Amino acid sequence: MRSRALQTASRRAALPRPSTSPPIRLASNLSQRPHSDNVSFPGALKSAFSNKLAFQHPQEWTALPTYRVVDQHGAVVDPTWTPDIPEEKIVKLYTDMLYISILDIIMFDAQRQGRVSFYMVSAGEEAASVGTSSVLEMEDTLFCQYREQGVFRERGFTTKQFMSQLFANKNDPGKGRQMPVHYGSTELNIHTISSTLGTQLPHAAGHAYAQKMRKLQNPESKSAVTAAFFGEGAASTGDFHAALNIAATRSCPIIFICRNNGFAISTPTLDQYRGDGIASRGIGYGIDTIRVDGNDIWAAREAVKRARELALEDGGKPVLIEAMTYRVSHHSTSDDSFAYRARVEVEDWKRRDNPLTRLRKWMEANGMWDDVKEKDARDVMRKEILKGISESEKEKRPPLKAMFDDTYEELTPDLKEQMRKLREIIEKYPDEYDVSEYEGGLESLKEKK
Ligand SMILES: Cc1ncc(C[n+]2csc(CCOP(=O)(O)OP(=O)(O)O)c2C)c(N)n1
Ligand SMILES: [K+]
Repeated sequence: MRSRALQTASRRAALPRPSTSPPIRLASNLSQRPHSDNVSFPGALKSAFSNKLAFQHPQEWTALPTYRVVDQHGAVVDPTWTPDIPEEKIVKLYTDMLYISILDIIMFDAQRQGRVSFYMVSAGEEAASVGTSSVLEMEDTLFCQYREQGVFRERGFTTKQFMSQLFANKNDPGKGRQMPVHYGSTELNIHTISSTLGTQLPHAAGHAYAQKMRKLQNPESKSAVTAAFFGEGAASTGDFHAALNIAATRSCPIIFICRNNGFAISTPTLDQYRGDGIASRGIGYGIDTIRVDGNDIWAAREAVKRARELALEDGGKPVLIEAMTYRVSHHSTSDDSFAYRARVEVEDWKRRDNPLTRLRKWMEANGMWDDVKEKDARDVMRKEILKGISESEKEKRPPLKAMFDDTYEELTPDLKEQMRKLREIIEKYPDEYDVSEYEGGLESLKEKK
């Protein structure tokens, strides 16, 4: 073994030797040097010195452009673009968008009828979810917020799966422990939705970091990215900033997809942030960024396709997409948005620009769709959804015991005690609790010896 002194000496020898002392320059000589010399402060290596006292005023900067392929009338505005998929796949995208818009209308009414406790529609934002999802691979892991039913549908979530979660029956993989619309799917590689805004973003960044490390360990494995969806309101959480920064500094293969729909419940964007939207945040963190027209499914697809390539370049890097759209719906079934915005504004958006109408107009112009096809598709989906509701409502609820499961491998003494108390209460007030609704009735709460 070499001595420590020897090691230090050889390391020193490997360092570049300082050149001979530079000639002393006169002050006059220095002032003639161009002031564009880069600074050498470690925190800003690309900055040039300037002798001008000039603050940057972001409001004077030109806003980032919004990329689109097809305008609100369904006319192609990018002459270099041609569709990259055959007709049947285009029809599938359109019918996925149509499906969630019908699902939303029916489920909103079902909540009003007292059949489900809560619902959130995604009206006006169908292209931002279906379009982005359609160019991601099944190996890519997705983290959603709660308005991306289009992502679930596009990846193959079935009517039965939607309904089992919404009605919290025994087929719900979450075993009825979440609010309605908080879907998740192991087969579809989509993490379960969390109500707490922004928490999916650091999870997603961490997941992308793990993907990167796994790829380093096993270079032959298939490359995959993480995609994280969120609203511009969620972008005000600390978690958003933590996620962008860690993804940027660790160079993680992740696509951040923001649906900027103008409102976070009752908070309009003007009160949500200053500066140029969420896209400018991406740039601030040194992340490749684009703003797209979220009502244009083709723009959403092109942007995510390219983003996926970028995210996998050089071993991984983050990308941010801000999809501009408008929340046509109320925030949820617990909200009346006409308390904070004019009805006429919403009606105007519906008439002026809608992602479904946009794609439909384009398809009609290309001979792929007509009124008859529209009516038939609507009828079939409506029937399928109504059938799904009535079947799911009849199913039993998950076992009562499920509420204690899956946190600890074995129930802790305090959980056992809670379970015993629950059983006691139900036995004491049998008229108040109909346990026959639950798989296994009261039996599931009895401790196995
Ligand atoms: C940490 C946290 N703060 C506040 C809320 C309450 N909340 C639920 S949804 C929402 C608005 C979120 O808006 P945005 O992220 O833009 O998504 P959108 O609803 O417009 O799709 C708020 C404030 C929450 N769920 N979690
Ligand atoms: K929003």
